[in-house]
This record gives sequence, C-alpha cells and structure tokens, in this order.
Amino acid sequence: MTELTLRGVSVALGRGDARTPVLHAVDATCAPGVLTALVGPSGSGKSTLLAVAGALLRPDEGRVLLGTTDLAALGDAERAGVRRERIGYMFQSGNLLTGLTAVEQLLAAASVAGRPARRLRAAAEHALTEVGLTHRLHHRADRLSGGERQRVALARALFLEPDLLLIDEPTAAVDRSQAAALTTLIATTAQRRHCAALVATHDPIVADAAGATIAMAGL
Ligand SMILES: Nc1ncnc2c1ncn2[C@@H]1O[C@H](COP(=O)(O)OP(=O)(O)OP(=O)(O)O)[C@@H](O)[C@H]1O
Repeated sequence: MTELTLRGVSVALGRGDARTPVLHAVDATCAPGVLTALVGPSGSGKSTLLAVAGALLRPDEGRVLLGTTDLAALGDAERAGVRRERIGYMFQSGNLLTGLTAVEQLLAAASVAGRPARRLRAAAEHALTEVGLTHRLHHRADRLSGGERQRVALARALFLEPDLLLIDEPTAAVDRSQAAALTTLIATTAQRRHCAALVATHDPIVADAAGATIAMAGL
C-alpha cells in the first residue's frame, strides 16, 4: 500500500518575464485506498499539481514521495519508468484510441508498457468486467457511450495495477446519473485495490463522494 505525499512543492510556469508562480509550498497527502478530491477555482493549479504527482512535471522545489521514491529527485528515464509502472492516468474524455475495441484499449496500453499483450487478454476482459462492461468487451471506442468510454479508461488506468491513480475531471462529459455511478465505481475500485486515487474536479458529485479533500486556494 503506497501513499502519495507532497512536501513544500513549488512550481512556476512560463518563461522569462511571463514566468508565473502556480504552486507555492504545497503540502498534501493522498492515502492508499481513498478517493481524494483535488478542488479549487479555475486556475488554482489543480492540473499542475496532477502533472507534478504524475511525474510529468518536475517541481522547482519540494519532494513528491510515492511511497519512499521521491519523484522530484529522479532523472528523466527513471521518471518515465515510474509513469509506466506505477501510475495510472485517466483524463476528461477518456482519451481512447478510436479504432480499437474495449479489450484492445487495455492490451495496447500493456504493450506500450512492455508487457506481453497476447497473454493478458483474459486479464483485460476481467478488468472490463470489474467496471461493468462485460457486454461491451469487443465494441469499438466510437460505438460506446460517454460513460462507457470513461469506464474503459478507468479499467485501462488500473490494468497494470498502479500504486497511484490520477484523474482529471472524469465526469465533465457525462450526464448526472452517469457521473454518480462513475464516481462510486472509481471510489470502490480504488478502495478494493488499495490504490491512492487523486481526482481533480469541479463536480460536487465527485467532491461529495471523496473520502478526503485537497483544496487549492490559488496564489
Ligand atoms: N505553460 C504555462 N505558462 C504559464 N502559465 C501557465 C502555464 N500553464 C498553466 N499556467 C497557469 O497556471 C495556472 C494554473 O493552471 P492549472 O491548469 O493548473 O489550473 P486548474 O486549477 O487546473 O484550472 P482549471 O480548473 O481551469 O482546469 C493558471 O493561472 C494558468 O494560466
């Protein structure tokens, strides 16, 4: 069980005179098995914090601990390895590959991560069953509803059993009843797998369902 801990994380973005402080000495914790909501007004730095937590952006200062590994102290190759092996990402619109079926979305991700996709087909089907898509295993992404696409994206993000799940606005493109069901699914799956789940959101449905909250005030 792995915790995400940010200690004194500061980030400025942009170059030269346009360089702007976005995060200032942020301390935050995201516990394993808990859905943690990352909330705050537009521009307060939620996406930036997700990028730092996801080893996509190195902070100017501070520590980003995934368990005992400080992501801020790693070189580029090691950070790429952490992204591949230990972090699952799920974005607003699912970011699925249009021509592939639900099962193939997971196998493609495994392949990119250097796993033997051929041997993982049964596991991919199981992962999709876990998110309620038994009847959609072989449907192409463009034939799925918005809520179904998000479920595929969730299954894909969790397929390689990451320590940390990072999610950006998962309910932005689905209706209210789908948003509630998807939020419950994310929370229960994170709990069952003891995976830390950090979700940036403006949606009260997600914020209310979360077991913990990180509130960004903006600078
Ligand atoms: N490349 C960049 N250069 C300069 N400033 C940037 C850059 N990227 C983002 N910013 C600024 O950083 C601040 C935080 O942006 P960020 O996207 O993290 O906020 P957010 O809370 O996720 O916003 P939203 O809720 O609208 O998605 C904003 O003021 C934004 O304009």
